[in-house]
This record gives sequence, C-alpha cells and structure tokens, in this order.
Amino acid sequence: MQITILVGSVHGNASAVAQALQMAADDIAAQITVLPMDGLGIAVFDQPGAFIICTSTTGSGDVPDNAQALFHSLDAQAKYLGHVRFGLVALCDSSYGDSFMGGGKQFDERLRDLGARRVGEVCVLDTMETSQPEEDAVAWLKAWAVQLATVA
Ligand SMILES: Cc1cc2nc3c(=O)[nH]c(=O)nc-3n(C[C@H](O)[C@H](O)[C@H](O)COP(=O)(O)O)c2cc1C
Repeated sequence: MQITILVGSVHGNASAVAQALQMAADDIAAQITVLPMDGLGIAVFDQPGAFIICTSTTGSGDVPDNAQALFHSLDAQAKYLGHVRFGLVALCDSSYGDSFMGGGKQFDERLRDLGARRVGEVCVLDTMETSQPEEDAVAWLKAWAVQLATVA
C-alpha cells in the first residue's frame, strides 16, 4: 500500500504528526511518503495510492499558508477526482469556536465536491482535548488502514 501524506502546517505541529504517522508505516504494511503542501497543485492527486490530508487551521478557520496553493488549485484547476481515496487528520483548537477545524473542513468539503472519497472518520486532534496528538494519530492510522483495505 502506498500512502502520501500531504501536510499543511504553520508552526510544525501537523508536520510532527505526519512524521509520527510515517514512523508507523511498518505497523500497517504501507509505504508512507510525507509531502509538505508547499507549492503543490491538484496534479499531486495523479499519484498512485491513497492520501492523507494532515492539516492544521490558522487565522479564522483558514488553511495554512503553505496549503493555499494546493487548496486554490482545487478550484482553479478543478477536475474529477473520483479515483482519490483520502483520510483527514485535522489539527485544531475548539477554543476558536465557529472557526473550529476550518482548514480541515475546507479540504474535506472541496475534495468530496470533486468526487474524492474520504475513508473513515476524521482524526480530530483538538489542542483542548489531547496532549498526545502523535499517539492519537497513530492509533487512528491503524484503524484507517483497515478501512482503506476494504474500499474499492
Ligand atoms: C494564529 C492561530 C490561529 C488559529 N486559528 C484556528 C482556528 O480558526 N480554528 C481552529 O480550530 N484552530 C485554530 N488554531 C489552532 C491550530 O490549528 C493548532 O494550534 C494546531 O495544532 C497548529 O498546528 P501547526 O503548527 O501545524 O500549524 C489557530 C492557531 C493559531 C496559532
């Protein structure tokens, strides 16, 4: 199984979570590549295998600066992504109220609009709820990989 983790991060928390997921690759018999979103466009989804969007939220429900190019290309170069299977790991903070998890939600909605299929529940890493986001994410990955294997 080939999995590409696309990372949107401001201060490095999402990057650290992505690294932890990569370290767990052997546990799920997968090859995991970590790719910062910087400068990427929709063409990244032409790669084979499944994807994990691992992103934080910044500003007021916004995607991180390094995710802007990829996110906007989902509009500017929109195309059908029916072949894409993805999981979502969303770093967030519920003290931000209405803008909670906005970055993750925006990716989720836009990718699904384009026909991509999200596998499993969102891995919600709320700063107010967990002090061990890496461990939580690895536990999520193990369950997610099982679900992914059952999806055509
Ligand atoms: C300036 C700033 C704005 C933020 N805005 C939001 C927000 O609107 N909604 C939310 O759920 N979390 C928000 N967060 C919380 C971050 O998403 C969270 O701290 C995350 O762990 C940061 O990960 P990163 O270092 O990979 O960017 C904000 C954090 C900062 C510092």
